[in-house]
Amino acid sequence: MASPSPPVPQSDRAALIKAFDEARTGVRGLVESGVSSVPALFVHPDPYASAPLAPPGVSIPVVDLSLPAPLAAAAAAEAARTWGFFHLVSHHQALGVPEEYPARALAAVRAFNELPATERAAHYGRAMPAAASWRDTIQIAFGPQRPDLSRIPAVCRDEAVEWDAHATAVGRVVLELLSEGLGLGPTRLEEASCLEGRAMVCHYYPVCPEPERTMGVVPHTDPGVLTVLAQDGVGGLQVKQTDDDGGSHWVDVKPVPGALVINVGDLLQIMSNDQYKSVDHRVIMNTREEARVSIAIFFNPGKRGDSVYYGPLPELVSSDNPPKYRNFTMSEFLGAFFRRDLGSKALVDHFKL
Ligand SMILES: O=C(O)CCC(=O)C(=O)O
Ligand SMILES: [Fe+2]
Repeated sequence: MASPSPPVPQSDRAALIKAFDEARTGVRGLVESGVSSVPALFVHPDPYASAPLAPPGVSIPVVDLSLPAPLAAAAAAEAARTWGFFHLVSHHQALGVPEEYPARALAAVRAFNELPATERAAHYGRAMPAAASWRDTIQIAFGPQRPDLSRIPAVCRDEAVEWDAHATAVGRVVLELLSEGLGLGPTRLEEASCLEGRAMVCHYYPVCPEPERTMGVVPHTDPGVLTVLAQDGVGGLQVKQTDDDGGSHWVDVKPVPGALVINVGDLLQIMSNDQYKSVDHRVIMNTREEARVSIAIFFNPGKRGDSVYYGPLPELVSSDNPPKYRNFTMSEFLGAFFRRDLGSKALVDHFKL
């Protein structure tokens, strides 16, 4: 058993971060260099303390796109109301997404992360929060501006672009179902530009020598409207489920072959006036001898002008059902997101009336 790393004083932290950044080889570089314990920068004080695990057999709902549209809409809306997460199946048949996607994109992201360190180095930037997480992430903005494709590593560029197109088709249909589930016309959320602002994040979670001392992604909600997540077969994503009596559990989102994971983000919670829920989720380190790969696409409104306001959709509020949030511009929303400290109040609370 490796000896635990001691806590890091603030002054040394800056030096450690600098050394990590300058190495330009990411967390995978640490693993390649043969670390046998989690370096202090990556240690989370008590990563698994917050809530117990759900009993085995509990899992997020499944929405099947081969169902007649009204039934699929009802299932998606029910899942968005109760869990905020669901598995989506039958998108290959229903939408013509090629069978080899997203597996090809996941494999290409893995291939990039497993290139020799010298070939990866050009792509490491820095993003070091309070306690660093055990992953390397490529982030690509696909909208509202045209993407700068040269920033995507060549070994996964075509696959990332192709997956963005297929995932956007998936996002469109899911937004249609969720609009209908609110009693609105199917294109209501798309018309609010909710498919136009897209960010793709490609995560690679290296095998970890001490999985219980760090996290892949700390508990958080996704800020945008909707997330479409593809994961490989390794697992590690968990969703927080809260019962009616307020007790909560972490539920494993076990990989389901051929399924995508869909989740509601903070903006959709707000636009739906709390009918749909944006729920906490996290990625724990697995003990398997295999690195994990996932690709999340976050759908956000593309219209960002200072005269464009977001908030509860007017059709959903009335004197009996008053708005629970005030209206705001995207620049206000993004400002609140980027200023928020880790562990501070939920993003939606900044806009609550
Ligand atoms: O890797 C995953 O399964 C989830 C990642 C995630 O939650 C995120 O990027 O927001
Ligand atoms: Fe997330």
